[in-house]
Amino acid sequence: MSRPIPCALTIAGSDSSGGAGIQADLKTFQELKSYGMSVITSVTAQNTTGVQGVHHLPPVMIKQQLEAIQADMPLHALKTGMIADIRMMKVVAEAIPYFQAPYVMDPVMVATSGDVLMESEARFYLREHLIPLTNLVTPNIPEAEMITEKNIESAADMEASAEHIVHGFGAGAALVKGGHRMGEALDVLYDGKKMYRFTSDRITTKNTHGTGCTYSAAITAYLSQGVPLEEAVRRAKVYITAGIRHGFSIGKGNGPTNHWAIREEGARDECH
Ligand SMILES: Nc1ncnc2c1ncn2[C@@H]1O[C@H](COP(=O)(O)OP(=O)(O)O)[C@@H](O)[C@H]1O
Ligand SMILES: Cc1ncc(COP(=O)(O)OP(=O)(O)O)c(N)n1
Repeated sequence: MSRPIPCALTIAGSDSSGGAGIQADLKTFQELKSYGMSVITSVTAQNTTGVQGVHHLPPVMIKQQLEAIQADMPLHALKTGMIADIRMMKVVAEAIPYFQAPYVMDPVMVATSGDVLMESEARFYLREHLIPLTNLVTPNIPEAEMITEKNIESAADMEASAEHIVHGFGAGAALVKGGHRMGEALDVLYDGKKMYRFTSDRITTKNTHGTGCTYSAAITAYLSQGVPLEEAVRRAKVYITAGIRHGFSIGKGNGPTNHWAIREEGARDECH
């Protein structure tokens, strides 16, 4: 019997410049050989210098997209990115349990450019109602600080934050990403039992637009293929590191990551 085609879904915002959001997620799914589907929450007018405009889709349209997938499409893993307000979050929270697939949440709050992508009161809804539905949450350091309301200064603080997100807020696992620190690019994963560290050299580049989206999409793609969580993160870290190392100097600001990097450069051994 032939194996089913791995199917992955992203519920996120559209980035017109193609570096983050839905576009980054679908490029990642495609490159990693999972069939990609999308539910668009908001449309952003965005480029490498920042976000110039945002239009939120009506929650009923988000619901319709989710129902269209539920009615017809197989699904083996899903992720969420930008969900800007509570009304949208409610629709997503109702839909997630019906999918019965691993759920990865990238709790997108603020873009690297400083543009706000989630209303501040929605953070509490996300924490109370969406995080308990997750198999994995992937905050960067400012997002982890907002979720736990505790400062992160050190690697030990990152680990404490990951534990807090799991035991305090009910996430299945937490991956706290160290892209916003100095020194080596350290991420910590806590799965409720064990702590893991993933590191790579810090790459000197300004082309980091969409790194968080791409990383969580790569984890989702591997999960859709049945790869266990720790191994999915390990492989995704290799993917994002190569993507940053060979990032594109496109546009006047922070260019996007390169989804062909592993295929073209064979950049397999850059992480430990
Ligand atoms: N300059 C860099 N060099 C190497 N890895 C990086 C760099 N910046 C970010 N990363 C890695 O990219 C991934 C995304 O992290 P981060 O940038 O913190 O997320 P976000 O885009 O959500 O802010 C993490 O694995 C992080 O360690
Ligand atoms: C539509 C949209 N969604 C998410 C982001 C944020 O992307 P992320 O990969 O977390 O980080 P930066 O691109 O801001 O580095 C976005 N910009 N747009």
